[in-house]
Amino acid sequence: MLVIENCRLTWPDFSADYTMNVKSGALCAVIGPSGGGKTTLLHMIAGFETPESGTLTFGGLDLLPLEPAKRPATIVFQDHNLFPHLTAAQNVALGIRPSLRMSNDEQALIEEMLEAVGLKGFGTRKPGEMSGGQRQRVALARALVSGRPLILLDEPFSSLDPGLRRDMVQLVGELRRKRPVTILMTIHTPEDVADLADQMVFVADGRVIASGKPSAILHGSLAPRIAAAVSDT
Ligand SMILES: Nc1ncnc2c1ncn2[C@@H]1O[C@H](COP(=O)(O)OP(=O)(O)OP(=O)(O)O)[C@@H](O)[C@H]1O
Repeated sequence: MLVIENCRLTWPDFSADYTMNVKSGALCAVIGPSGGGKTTLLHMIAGFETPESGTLTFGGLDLLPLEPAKRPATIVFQDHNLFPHLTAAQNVALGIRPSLRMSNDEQALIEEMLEAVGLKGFGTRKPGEMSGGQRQRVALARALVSGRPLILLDEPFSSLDPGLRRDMVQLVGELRRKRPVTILMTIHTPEDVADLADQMVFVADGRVIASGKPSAILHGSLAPRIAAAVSDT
């Protein structure tokens, strides 16, 4: 279980105070208005922002004293952060072996992961030779290969066209059935994840306003606010 209790962050123009839980193995969609604090929440879990108070644990492990590299979490950014001079396979390999000196087993794992995201045979391509959707798949494969049990996806598919975006969301759903991972994913199109996510949280003004089953969140009393937030983004 990921447990976040009263984690406070304060800047001159924005303050946040997050409290929420996510069950281990769940896919949790994070929605809310632009500037409401979704990315900040993921950055705090990953360790790029440090709350001034509160508690943050995953599987009982206190994450707050740990630097990002030591946390059981990996984050995929919207711009997916691939190295342009490395091949797809090498970019994935960075998820396990930053030196890129890999054992045969590790190389086989990378091939397996590229295949799992639908990129069999693309391992030798560089990011510049791939489409936006393919680059997103490489970033996803790198996150999965890391073996870290908590995966944070920060609007990973928002630059993709609607069809491809839904395909990628489905892919996330399939991949998590193969690996026991907990996923938090910020998304501007909640309808894409309504059938797939186990949990949805609505974040606005730096607070988790509501958390529950996607159908309850999307069709409950917050529906007008969510519709306004989504049309605003
Ligand atoms: N390091 C920081 N210093 C000062 N303010 C910050 C910092 N990080 C985030 N903020 C502020 O926190 C607020 C929330 O930003 P955040 O990126 O979390 O929103 P968001 O919900 O992800 O928005 P969007 O959907 O547009 O990406 C913004 O007003 C932003 O300026």
